[in-house]
Amino acid sequence: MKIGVLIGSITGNTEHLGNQIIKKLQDLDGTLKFDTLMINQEMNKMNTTEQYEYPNYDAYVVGTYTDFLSIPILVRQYFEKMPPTHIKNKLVLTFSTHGFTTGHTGQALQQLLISMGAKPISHIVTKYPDNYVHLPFILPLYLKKVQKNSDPEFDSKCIQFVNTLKSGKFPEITTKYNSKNVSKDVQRQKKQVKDHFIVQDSCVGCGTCVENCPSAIISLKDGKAVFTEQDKCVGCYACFQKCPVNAVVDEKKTLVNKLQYKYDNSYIVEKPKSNFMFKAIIFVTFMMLTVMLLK
Ligand SMILES: Cc1cc2nc3c(=O)[nH]c(=O)nc-3n(C[C@H](O)[C@H](O)[C@H](O)COP(=O)(O)O)c2cc1C
Repeated sequence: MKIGVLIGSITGNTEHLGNQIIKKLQDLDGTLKFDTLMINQEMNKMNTTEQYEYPNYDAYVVGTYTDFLSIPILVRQYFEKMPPTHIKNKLVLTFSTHGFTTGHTGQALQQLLISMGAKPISHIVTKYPDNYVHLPFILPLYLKKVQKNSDPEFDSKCIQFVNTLKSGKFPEITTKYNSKNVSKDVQRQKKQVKDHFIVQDSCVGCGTCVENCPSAIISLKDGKAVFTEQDKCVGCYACFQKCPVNAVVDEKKTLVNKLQYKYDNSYIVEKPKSNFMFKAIIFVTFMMLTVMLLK
């Protein structure tokens, strides 16, 4: 059987979890074949060719990172544009990663898939390093938590997926798509990304941000990156995270973190541009920790 794996991942955490799931499913049933598609890159391609070229998959594994307590706009857009026939009546195993707290990411992802007639069963959720908020003082404590926080039902959820797929008997799903929740999520997320990004003079015109922007709203002009339609920005931070010379900056958020998890429990951390707000928050965090330790 052929399984389509669709992953929304910017810094690699969700891709890492997706690979763990594929490995487990392959161990459980060696006959399963997997194709992995990265949603962000597919979106970028689609903006020029506008198509979903899919083989007829028997089932899907779908994963996303958490964006302001829900599924990111780019993942939502991807499924909203997808022809429903691709996924209708197909069994889906969903998963997500988050840094601090997941909010209702799993629920929102499953509701979206159900609205397309898909049959999501279980949802695997795991804490990873937060690529949005930079908390240097508590990073060592946080790391311990990340290690402990893998889904305790990881194995059983994978087994359930394989057994259900083999049996061909998919569960009846009744959860309704809550459009009120969706519009609240989108409003909150849009507010956070409006006109945030600028390209500094240090840009070397390598085109990495152009290649990685899921909305295809960055182009090269006179050897430098320029944002063409910032109102179409989905706030994924791929431009910021992937820029090799840190030329793309978020003007409004200074807590944004350039942090990569290397999967061997070590990190590459780049400190964001420091300013007064940032220092004030670090100071307050530090004071709170000191008070807690002294208690
Ligand atoms: C714009 C943005 C918003 C985020 N919002 C949340 C959030 O609400 N809750 C949370 O726990 N993590 C949040 N995160 C952190 C990511 O979900 C988390 O680090 C995730 O593992 C990143 O996955 P990736 O490496 O696959 O991109 C946010 C990250 C970004 C870029």
